[in-house]
Amino acid sequence: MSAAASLLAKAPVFKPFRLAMIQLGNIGADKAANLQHARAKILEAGSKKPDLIVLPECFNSPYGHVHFPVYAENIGFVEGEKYDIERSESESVKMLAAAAKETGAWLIGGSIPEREVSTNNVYNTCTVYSPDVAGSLVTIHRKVHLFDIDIPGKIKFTESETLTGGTKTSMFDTPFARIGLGICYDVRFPELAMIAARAGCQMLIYPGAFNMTTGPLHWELLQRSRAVDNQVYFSMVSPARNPSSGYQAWGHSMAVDPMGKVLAEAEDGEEILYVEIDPKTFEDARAGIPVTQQRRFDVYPDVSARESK
Ligand SMILES: NC(=O)CC(=O)C(=O)O
Repeated sequence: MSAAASLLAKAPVFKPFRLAMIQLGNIGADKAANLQHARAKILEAGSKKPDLIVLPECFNSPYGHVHFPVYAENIGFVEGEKYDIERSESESVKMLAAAAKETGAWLIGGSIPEREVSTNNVYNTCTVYSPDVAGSLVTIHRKVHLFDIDIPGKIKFTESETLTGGTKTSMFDTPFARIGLGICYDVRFPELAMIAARAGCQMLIYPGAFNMTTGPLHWELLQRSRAVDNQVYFSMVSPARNPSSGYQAWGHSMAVDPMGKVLAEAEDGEEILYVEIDPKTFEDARAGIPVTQQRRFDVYPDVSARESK
């Protein structure tokens, strides 16, 4: 059996679960205040007993290339090695791990600027925590596609001035689903979602922070597209809009089902959304429109066939 086939065979049975999406507000220059506020909102979300809680992109720092190196923390996560929260140098990781344990929920910790000590590279990194074993850090995703755009008169943004792109697709298993990860601009690259879906992910979750130019046009369109073309649940969680910030996030955190139906959508302020994720919709979509069995890899290549790094 190939590595890809054995990964697929080990995908957890998809069970119903409750998702909480925190569209976090008041993200400012004071990192300690950002962490304190995020912790309070995680505990608030936890009171409704979700199975999985999600924070937005760049939740502990203002969003901008000048800020990333200043706020970057050493996470020190190595895939496959046991992670010791006690010895972690990252105050954000410590807070998130403790909050996951306190709520009893899995936690996708949005993203934070991360500095890899061995290379001095800075990444935009998502960290994921299990609620047991002292809220352990189970995986990370480093934003693969850096947000470098220039729409004259509207928005110019160059993450690559200070960030390095990640080099891996990322997913993790819970007792209720296999979840694929991306961050914001990653959603514009269908290959990443395709690889995760074909590896057995039933839901893809991308913390994100679209802006006032691309948000109205593309935020919903891209999520519904990734959901429909892969027949998976899809969600992106944004910071709330903050008029005093240099970067205006679009907000509108959202969850979409495998038929492309929007299950929940925030406005632009701070809000927590709860959604029940139902495997039946996933199974019905795949049975009724069986594209997962109709692919023509004799006509075009399967991007997921490459062994994952
Ligand atoms: N902020 C991002 O990474 C992406 C974004 O705003 C867009 O693609 O538009």
